[in-house]
Amino acid sequence: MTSSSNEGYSTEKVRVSADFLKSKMGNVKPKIGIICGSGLSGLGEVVENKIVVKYSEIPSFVESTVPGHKGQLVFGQISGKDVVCMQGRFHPYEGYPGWVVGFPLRVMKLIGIEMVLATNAAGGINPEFKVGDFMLIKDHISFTGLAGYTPLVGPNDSSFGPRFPPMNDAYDKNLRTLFKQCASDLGYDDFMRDGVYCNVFGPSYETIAELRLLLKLGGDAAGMSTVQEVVTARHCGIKVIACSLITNECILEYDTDKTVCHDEVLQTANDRAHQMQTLVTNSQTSRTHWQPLHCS
Ligand SMILES: O=P(O)(O)O[C@H]1O[C@H](CO)[C@@H](O)[C@H]1O
Ligand code: HPA
Repeated sequence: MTSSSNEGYSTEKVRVSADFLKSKMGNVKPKIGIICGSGLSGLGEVVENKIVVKYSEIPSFVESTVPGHKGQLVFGQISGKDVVCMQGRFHPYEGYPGWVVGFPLRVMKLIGIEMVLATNAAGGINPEFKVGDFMLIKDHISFTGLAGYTPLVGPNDSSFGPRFPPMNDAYDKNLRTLFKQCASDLGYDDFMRDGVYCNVFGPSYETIAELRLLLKLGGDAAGMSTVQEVVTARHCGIKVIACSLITNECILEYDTDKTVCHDEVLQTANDRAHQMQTLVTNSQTSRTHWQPLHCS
C-alpha cells in the first residue's frame, strides 16, 4: 500500500464493507456518524442498545493501533436517534495510505450517513487556550494534504464526488452555530472556543520552531488526524462538524522543562470525557436539534 495509489477505493470494496455492516445493523438506520478521538471512546459508551462490530470483522477495515482507540463500530441510539460511532480511527502515521484513513467515511456514505461529528485530541497553540478547552473547528490547515498526502489521490471515483471538491465550506456553518448554542445552553461558554486545526503528520510532536510557524500561519491547535476524514466526507457530500479537545499545551518557549506525552493527552481526555459526552448527547436533544433540521 502506498500513499500514491488508491487501489482500495474501488466502489466494489466499499460496497462489500457497507453490505456487511448493513447485515449487522438490524433496525438501526443511522444518519449521524460520530468519530471518537484519542481517549474519547467513552462517547460510544453513551450509545443505547449497542450493536458492536469489531474492525477486524469488517472487510477492508484495518486495525486501530493507537492507545485510546478501541477499534470498533457501535450502532445504536443517542437520545433516541440512530447513530454509528467509530471507537477508534486510523492515522497516517500508523503507516496507512490516505485512502485507508478515509475508507470508513465512504462506507458510512453507503450505509446512509448524512452528517459526521468528528472529535479529536489536539495541542493548544493559541496562547489564550487552556488545557481542557473544547475547540469547535472552523477551518483547517492540512500540512499533510499540502505535502501530497490526501485520501483523494489517484483516479477519482465520480460516483462518490467530483475530482476537485471545494473545502472552503468543510465545516458546516449552520451546524457550528447550533453546536455552539447547545454548548452555551449547557453553560460551557467558558471553555468553548473555535479555531483553526493544523494537521501534522506525526507521530513526533512538534518542535518549538514548528509550533511558532503554525501560530504565525493562523493555527490554533495541532493534531495528527481528522482532516483526511473530513476531506473524504465532504467529497461525498457528508456534512461535517468537528470538535477538538485541547489536551495539552503546545510548548512555544525554549526556557522551560515542560514537555508533552500521549499519557497527558489521554489523562485530559479522561478528565473531560463527561462534558464531551454531555455535549454530544445534548446536541441531539436540545432545541438545536441538528438531525431533524439538517439530515431529514
Ligand atoms: O487525533 P486523535 O486521534 O484524537 O489523537 C491525537 O492524539 C495522538 C497524540 O497524542 C495523535 O494520534 C493525535 O492525532
Ligand atoms: N500535537 C499534535 N498532535 C496532538 C497534540 C499535539 O500537541 N496533542 C494531541 N494530539
